Amino acid sequence: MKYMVQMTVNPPKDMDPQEWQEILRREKEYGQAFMKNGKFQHIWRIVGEFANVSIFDVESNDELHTILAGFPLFPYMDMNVTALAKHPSALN
Ligand SMILES: O=C(O)CC1=CCC(=O)O1
Repeated sequence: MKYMVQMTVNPPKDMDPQEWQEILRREKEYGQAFMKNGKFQHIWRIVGEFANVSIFDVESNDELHTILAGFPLFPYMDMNVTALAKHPSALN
């Protein structure tokens, strides 16, 4: 099952900058583990925003929720999830 997820990051105003950098480091490591196993297929920066559009390929709503909730930035992001279906004009 494929999903498009838009994530918008809302950095806390009062966090120690080093702590924030450590969260960003862990975010990258966590996300790349799911990129390597094929569940996190694309991530694109939205130009001009601290936000991304991502494509996930997972088994269920529950699996997607578990992955999203595990992002270190989860407490600092707004997420919008859209389920995707095959388009009849798609070549593959
Ligand atoms: O868009 C960002 O920088 C936040 C983010 C979510 C998943 C990821 O890898 O980065």
